[in-house]
Amino acid sequence: MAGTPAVRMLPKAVTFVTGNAKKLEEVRAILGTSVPFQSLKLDPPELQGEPEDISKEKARMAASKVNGPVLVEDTCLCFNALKGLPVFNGFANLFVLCLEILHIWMNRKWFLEKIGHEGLNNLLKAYEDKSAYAMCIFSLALGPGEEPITFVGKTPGIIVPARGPSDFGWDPVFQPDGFEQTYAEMPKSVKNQISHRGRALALVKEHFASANYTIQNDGSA
Ligand SMILES: O=c1nc[nH]c2c1ncn2[C@H]1C[C@H](O)[C@@H](COP(=O)(O)OP(=O)(O)OP(=O)(O)O)O1
Ligand SMILES: [Mg+2]
Repeated sequence: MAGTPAVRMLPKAVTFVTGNAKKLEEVRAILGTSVPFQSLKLDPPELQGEPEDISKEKARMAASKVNGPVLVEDTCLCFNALKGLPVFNGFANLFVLCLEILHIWMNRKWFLEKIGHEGLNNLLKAYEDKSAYAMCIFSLALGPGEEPITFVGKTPGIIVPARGPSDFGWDPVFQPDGFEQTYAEMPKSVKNQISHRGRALALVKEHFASANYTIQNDGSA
């Protein structure tokens, strides 16, 4: 069995790239000093596709922009009722296709801006199943042209009428299982412990703890 993994030299510290200040705040609070990183505010284009592919593509683009190691993430809120749709007639496939497209659009940020918290609740009006899950996919690319590594965190919950401050996305309408409060109502420290982002970052931390990365210079250049 191999002992310690070979040292992997990184030209500079990892850059966490996002256009979302709230994400950065949480990532800072969760990672603390466990993973040294710097941040860069870049608004990546709202890509379409499967969440994992979006996350990886964001990482590839960010790595070539930064010309160094990057960490990015893509977050989505997924409604179980809309996925578990019964196929019942000739239009079903078209209907399912429309729902797929809806899903893809739902997770782009302008969708939430347009539809609002009430709209998210209305989407589920016809369904008894209000269950959902929040998912975060971090991608780490060690440099341009390197295949990104992904880390997935999921938190199950239900969609409820908005409660709590509305300063971060859909936090007011998502109530995680086992809690009486929505993400927006609970203290940040509680959200970060159980959130999709917290769970994904726990895996990122594990990766950094076991990978033998050494930073060549401090990345201040
Ligand atoms: O913990 C969260 N709690 C509530 N809402 C959240 C959370 N995390 C992301 N969100 C929102 C922001 C955006 O409306 C959509 C994801 O889009 P997403 O592309 O991942 O985020 P973004 O465009 O704001 O930032 P980025 O520059 O990293 O792509 O969900
Ligand atoms: Mg985005």
